[in-house]
Amino acid sequence: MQLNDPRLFRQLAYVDGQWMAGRSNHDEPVLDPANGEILGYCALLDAEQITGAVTAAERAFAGWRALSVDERGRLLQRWYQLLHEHREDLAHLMTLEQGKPLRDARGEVDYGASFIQWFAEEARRAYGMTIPSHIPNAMLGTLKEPVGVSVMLTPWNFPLAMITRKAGAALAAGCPVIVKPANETPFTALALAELAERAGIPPGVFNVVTGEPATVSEVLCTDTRVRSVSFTGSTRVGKLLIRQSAGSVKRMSLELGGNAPFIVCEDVDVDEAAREAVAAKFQTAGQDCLAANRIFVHRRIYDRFLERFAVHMKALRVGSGMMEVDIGPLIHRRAVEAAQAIVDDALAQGARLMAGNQSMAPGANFFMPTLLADITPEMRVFREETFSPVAGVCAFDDDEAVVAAANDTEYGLAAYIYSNDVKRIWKMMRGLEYGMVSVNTLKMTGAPIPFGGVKQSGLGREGGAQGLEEYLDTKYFCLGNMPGPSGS
Ligand SMILES: NC(=O)c1ccc[n+]([C@@H]2O[C@H](COP(=O)([O-])OP(=O)(O)OC[C@H]3O[C@@H](n4cnc5c(N)ncnc54)[C@H](O)[C@@H]3O)[C@@H](O)[C@H]2O)c1
Ligand SMILES: N[C@@H](CC=O)C(=O)O
Repeated sequence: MQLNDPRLFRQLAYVDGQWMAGRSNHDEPVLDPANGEILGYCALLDAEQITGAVTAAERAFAGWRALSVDERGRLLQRWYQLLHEHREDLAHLMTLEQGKPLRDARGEVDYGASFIQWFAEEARRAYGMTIPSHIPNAMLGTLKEPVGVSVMLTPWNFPLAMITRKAGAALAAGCPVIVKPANETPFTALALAELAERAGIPPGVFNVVTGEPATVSEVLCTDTRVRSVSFTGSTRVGKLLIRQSAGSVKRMSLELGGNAPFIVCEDVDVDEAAREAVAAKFQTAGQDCLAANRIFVHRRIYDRFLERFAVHMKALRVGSGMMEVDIGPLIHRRAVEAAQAIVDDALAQGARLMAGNQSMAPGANFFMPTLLADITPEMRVFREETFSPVAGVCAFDDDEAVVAAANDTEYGLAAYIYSNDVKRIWKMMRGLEYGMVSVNTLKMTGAPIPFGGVKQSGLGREGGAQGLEEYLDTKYFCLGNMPGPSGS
């Protein structure tokens, strides 16, 4: 692996400021999804080693929370700067292990770094308040205190930003952190640990454990010293983590699956809307919780939209993320098989294949962008998050029906509306049961916004002022028998 700074490529876990090997001889190979080559190995820590990470974090907690917000902020700002200084290497590592085009990986480094900077500043505003007292001669108020040891289980589709969006907030709030990256993409996380160490973040405050996912989550979710668990990934695993954490009643923050509707009204520029829909569908090769999953188009513009969508889709270049492409490989062969099964199911139930030719795929882990028209609620492409470059489109006739169809899912993460009629937009936006609604734009995320879903898309919010609150407890105080009048 060719990096400007080879020390960023780490194959050991990082616990209590030390690089740690697994005790078994079964480290897991990490593959380049573009060609199946082994990039390196992910250490599989055992249960005792993972418990050791909790002990280290618990020990580090007192010192970390005792720092002033300025002191913590300075260390986080230094970490942020180091991410920028090593942008090329981080992007390179990410493309190798995740597959996304290098251009997108660079974008993710910038996006991920922005959370660290934003929370370093936002922690200054972790205000408590005074409460007008109902008790004579008492002073009432609240303080914000860090919740304690915080665990982060992160996915393979955004190997950097899903860590920094959680860890930036937790660290700024005064919590020590244990990250468990996806085994498909551990190297970006371990490079972040190397940079955290260089930034001067003390031992035990930022730990990265790697291991067999079920073992790691069992140990971390049942340890009573862990006070908060944050996960981004599938709803299936999210539910498992809720069950594992129930015995010790932890804070939970869950960013789970989505099934985003993309609604296109008849008053828009059809070509422009089709271009945006293609971008919304195929971002991160469709392996994105924000990816447009069901595209609803007003019947009056339906045929023209399909034609323009197909044109823009066919212009997408598919290949290794190291080349000038728009779509890289899927994360592994299973994902390709899952995408094909969804297409087969839709075709068997009457969907029309408008474009997509899998025989053109440049490798075993690639799935060619595919456009299915006339999808219906009975089809898997409608009901499930495809997490692949498979676009499903259907026509709608009236606004109430399309909002009802969009809400006909257990998910509620993000929705898109394209229209120029403000009253119509407002009505639809209020009717959509989603945590985030984006109107006439694809780009909606960023450090200042509360990212998250409703229904089975998750609990809590990441980013923004709400993202910091996930790592803060409110302590109420009542100072009784004070010498003066009640506080107000
Ligand atoms: N919201 C997101 O950003 C996001 C990210 C990745 C995957 N997903 C979801 O996952 C589905 C496909 O991905 P997949 O097949 O890898 O899903 P998956 O549920 O098998 O795995 C998702 C992640 O969870 C972790 N995981 C698996 N079992 C675990 C356990 N017992 N304890 C703790 N962590 C565990 C894995 O390390 C993996 O990175 C998609 O349909 C999508 O819904 C969502
Ligand atoms: N694309 C999302 C991550 C989910 O997959 C984001 O922007 O945060």
